[in-house]
Amino acid sequence: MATLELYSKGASVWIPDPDAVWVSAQLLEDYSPGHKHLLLQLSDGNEVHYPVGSSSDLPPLGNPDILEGENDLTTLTFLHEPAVLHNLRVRFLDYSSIYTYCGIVLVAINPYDQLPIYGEEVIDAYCGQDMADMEPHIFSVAEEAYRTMIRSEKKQSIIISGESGSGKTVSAKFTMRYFAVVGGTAQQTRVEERVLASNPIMESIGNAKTIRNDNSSRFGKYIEIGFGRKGDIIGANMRTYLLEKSRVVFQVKGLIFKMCHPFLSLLTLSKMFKICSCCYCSNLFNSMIIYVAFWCILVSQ
Ligand SMILES: Nc1ncnc2c1ncn2[C@@H]1O[C@H](COP(=O)(O)OP(=O)(O)OP(=O)(O)O)[C@@H](O)[C@H]1O
Repeated sequence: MATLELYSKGASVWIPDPDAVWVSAQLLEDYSPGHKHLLLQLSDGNEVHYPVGSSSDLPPLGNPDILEGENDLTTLTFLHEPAVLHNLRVRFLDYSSIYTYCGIVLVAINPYDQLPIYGEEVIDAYCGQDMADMEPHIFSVAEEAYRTMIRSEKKQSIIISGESGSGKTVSAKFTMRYFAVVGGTAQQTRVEERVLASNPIMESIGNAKTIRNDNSSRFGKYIEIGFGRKGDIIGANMRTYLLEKSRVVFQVKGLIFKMCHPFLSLLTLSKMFKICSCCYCSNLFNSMIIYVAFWCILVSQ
C-alpha cells in the first residue's frame, strides 16, 4: 500500500471510470486517516468527493509528469494497472510507439496498421546493439537472444504470449525475419527461405477466421531454429500442438465466412500464390500442388 503522506494536496490519483476505465484526478486537500472522502478535481475541472472507507480504499497514485511515456515500465515510481495502461497509451498515441519494455519483457500493442518499422534498415540499426541502448522493439529482443546465444553458446528461448489477435504470430514472423537477416549470409540461404516460406503453408492448414482474428492460429507452435558456429541458420523445426480440431470442421456462430475448413484454407492459400481461378476443379488441383509443396519443404529439412 502506498504511503499515506503521499495523498497530499496537489497529488494526482487514478479513479475508476465506467467509460475510460481510469481517469486522472488531483487532490484538492490533504488526506488524513479517518477522512471519509477525498476531495478531487477531475481533468475537466469538475470536483468530486471520492469515498474512502479506510486507507485501503485509497485510489492508486499517479506518476510524476516527467515519467510520462517512459520506454521501460519498471522505471515508473508507481507501477499499477492505471499507470501501465496510461504509459502504454501515451507511448502509442504521442510517441507512435507500439513497443515498451518492462524489464527484459517487451510489451507490444497491436497497431492493426502497417508501420514502417520492420525494414532491413531497422534490422541493421538493431544488429549488434545492446537492448538497453535501443528503443524497445521486437528486433531488440531477437538481437539480445541471438547475441547471448553466440556469446554463451547456450540455447535461448523467446516466449510470445497474449490473447487471441494480439499479434503473437506476426511478432514471431518478425523475429524469424530478423534471424534470417542477421543469421544469413549476404544472400539468404535456402534454409532461411524455407523457414519463412513454411508460414503461409502452416497457416493455410491450421488457421481459422474467428470473431477476434481473421487469421487466428488454432494451434500452438514451438519453433526451433538451429544456428551454426558462425551464427548462420542451419536448420529449423516446428512442432505444433493443441490443434483446435473443432474449428477445422465447424463454423462458429457470427461468422459469414470462415477460412479454417481445409478446402477453404487451401483456397485462400492458392489465392495467395495467385494460382487459383476460383473454380472448384482448379482448387482441387491446387490443393494437390500445395500438399506436395508442403511435404517437399518438410522432407528437405
Ligand atoms: N506488429 C504488427 N503490425 C501490424 N499489424 C499487426 C501487428 N501485429 C498484429 N497485427 C495485425 O493483427 C492481426 C492479428 O495478429 P496475429 O495473427 O499475429 O495474432 P495472434 O496473437 O497470433 O492471434 P491468435 O492467437 O488468434 O492466432 C494480424 O493479422 C495483423 O493484421
